[in-house]
Amino acid sequence: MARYVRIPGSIALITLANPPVNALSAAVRRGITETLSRAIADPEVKAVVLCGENGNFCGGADIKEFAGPMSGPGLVPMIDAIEAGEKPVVAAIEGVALGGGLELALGCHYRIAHCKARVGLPEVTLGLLPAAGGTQRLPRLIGLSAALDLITTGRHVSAQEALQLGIVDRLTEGDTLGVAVEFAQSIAGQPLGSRRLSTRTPACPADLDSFLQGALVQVRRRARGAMAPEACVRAVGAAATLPYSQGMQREQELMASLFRSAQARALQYCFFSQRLVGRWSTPSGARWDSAEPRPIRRAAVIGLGTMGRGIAVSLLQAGIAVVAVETDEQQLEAGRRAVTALLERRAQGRGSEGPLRFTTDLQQLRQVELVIEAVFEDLAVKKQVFRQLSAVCPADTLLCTNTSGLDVEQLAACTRSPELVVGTHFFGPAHVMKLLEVVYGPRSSPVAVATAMHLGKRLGKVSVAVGNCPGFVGNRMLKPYLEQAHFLLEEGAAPEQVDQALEEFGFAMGVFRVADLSGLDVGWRVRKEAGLTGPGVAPGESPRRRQGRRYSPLPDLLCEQGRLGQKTGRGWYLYEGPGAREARPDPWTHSFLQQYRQQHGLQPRAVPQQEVLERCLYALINEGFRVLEDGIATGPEDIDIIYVFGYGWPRHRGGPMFHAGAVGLATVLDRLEHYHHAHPDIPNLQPSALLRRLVASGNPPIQKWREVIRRVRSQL
Ligand SMILES: CCCCCCCCCCCCC[C@H](O)CC(=O)SCCNC(=O)CCNC(=O)[C@H](O)C(C)(C)COP(=O)(O)OP(=O)(O)OC[C@H]1O[C@@H](n2cnc3c(N)ncnc32)[C@H](O)[C@@H]1OP(=O)(O)O
Repeated sequence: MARYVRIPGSIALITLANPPVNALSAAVRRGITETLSRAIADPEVKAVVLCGENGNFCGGADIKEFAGPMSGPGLVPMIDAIEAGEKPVVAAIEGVALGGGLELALGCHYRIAHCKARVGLPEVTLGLLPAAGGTQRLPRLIGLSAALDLITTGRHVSAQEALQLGIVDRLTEGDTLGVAVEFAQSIAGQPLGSRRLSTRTPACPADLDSFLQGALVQVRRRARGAMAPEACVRAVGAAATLPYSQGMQREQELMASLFRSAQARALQYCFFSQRLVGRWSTPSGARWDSAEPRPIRRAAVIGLGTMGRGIAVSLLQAGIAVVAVETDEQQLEAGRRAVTALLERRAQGRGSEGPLRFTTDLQQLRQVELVIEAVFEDLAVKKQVFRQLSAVCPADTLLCTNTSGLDVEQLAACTRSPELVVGTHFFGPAHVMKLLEVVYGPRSSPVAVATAMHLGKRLGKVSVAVGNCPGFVGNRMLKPYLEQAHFLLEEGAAPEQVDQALEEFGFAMGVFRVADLSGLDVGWRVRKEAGLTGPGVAPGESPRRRQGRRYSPLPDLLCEQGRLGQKTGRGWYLYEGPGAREARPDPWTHSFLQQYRQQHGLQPRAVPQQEVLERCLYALINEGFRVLEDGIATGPEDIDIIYVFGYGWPRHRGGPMFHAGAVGLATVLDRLEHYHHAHPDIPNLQPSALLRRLVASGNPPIQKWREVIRRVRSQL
């Protein structure tokens, strides 16, 4: 797990050998400890070079070990021994030096990095802090402020930035190992004094207390309720105020408070789930490892509204040539201006973009390998576009629809090659948001799914393959959540109370603030099309019942009043002044709700915060179980990744399905039964068969759910 070689010029070379990322497993730690002792004991060795196999220095501690009892040599004494040794140790960094990997390099006396390497301390993203001296050595190397930024964000920095900050001593463009060996020979025998970072004093801002206070406020705002960022601030603060050994003690105490926490478990689950969803499969047997994606060099985007513009920018930034299409010159010009502005804004520091052409002529699509349709969310309009595309494009062109929930199969049916049609549900702004739902229809071919999944990866997205049903996974589950929020208002809650409960849970914004931001007319249009409101409603139907179940007309009534959200200055909240973004509770809304309740004979009651959370979240989770039953998502991890990356579910809570497991499936079942008993006209509160089965199977860990899901599906 660590190889030892003596090379000419009195240098010992220690190579970490645990591909793919040389994670510091117990075996690797043992290997380093043993080989280092050997180098120190060998009088012929004057200096040591430490490197990693496979083009990667080290991806940090082995996260898989965190779930069980830790064994083997500790990282801290191992790194301390490197730093304290009398022979210089040079880290030769290729690929990544992350987390414990960077901490290991910080224990070395010199660091030489390849110009394409990346370094960072991403432990905070795993619900931890850098606990192998990272919070104490990094501030001593680059100062408190820069260290705090790196440690609380977990961001990876480029080799160039690492050089500027002083994290690495030198960059190479070619043979990193060769340069490091030569360098080690040149410094052998020189005093190591201040090269030992633990002996240095960190550079601190003048007003340390208010600096640290400000940092706490900032991290709390960034990730509401997350423990690790706060612990990171406290640990770095200790580097400023305590001698090294006491700072290390504080680092260990703070790590102990995080290490077995529910938040750390949730975040580490997200890390592995993000990788798991890349190993997709479909019920028809298509799989990530057998389906070959097609290369995409040229693509077209149809429709340059907000989504189309973002998609075009995303494609261009991945180096794909884009033909951008609009129906008339005026729309085209507006699209051209918007796309150009977005590109200019994002240009700094980015790589080269693919070529871009604007046209109103569909004939220009003959040369592209893939088309993404992003026109208005209307099935009839989209069908018409797909007929045109099928007539114009070569038969082997992959046709994608950017829809948030329309039937992909109906669009495929309008084309000559339905097997080459998939849904690509981008999230707005499409050039920023990380999630892509790739929707396969019953006829989508493995190559079509593989190409769309691979494209998502090229665009820097987390792509999740999902089946075709109204709303797919994300929006299908959102519907019962929104419904509960409206029902709670009918029963006595205020929008700000519901939002507060959700924001305290960890959402950046509650349901009503989000609705105001996106515009209430979006859902209104969907409900009109579904015949839930407007002229499609059967005469004489009660306003609070639709299609045999409870319905709340509250958001429709707001829209009818012209209250469409932020853009009209009024929605669930009031926005004072032009372009105002601050949501203020609105007395109008309160009296509107009061009148509504009176009109419908509803006796308002004080709704406890716990009920707000349980009804909104468990209704959503219950639908998640149905999504799994129906085979629309392959496993709970797919759902959780969709919610964390696309819907603002607090990452430190792992996603809705993970949350259900953490609360206890029996509790979720019990509460759903309770609420369904109280509201029998809300079918979404009726516990799903899968939830019942999982509880009956003894509440297995989430990693085992797939076995139960398979059995339930086979019986349904
Ligand atoms: C109550 C008791 C208290 C006791 C206290 C306990 C004290 C314990 C002391 C611990 C001290 C720890 C100190 C240290 O600070 C902690 C850490 O180092 S945590 C780890 C930090 N590192 C990271 O977060 C990096 C994670 N990895 C990545 O970001 C990426 O994988 C990458 C390295 C950038 C590479 O990206 P890609 O090339 O895209 O490849 P993949 O992401 O697909 O990864 C490939 C493969 O490798 C697996 N993997 C990656 N990193 C790790 C890792 N660190 N550990 C284990 N496995 C890793 C990844 O899952 C993939 O596997 P696959 O899915 O293919 O099976």
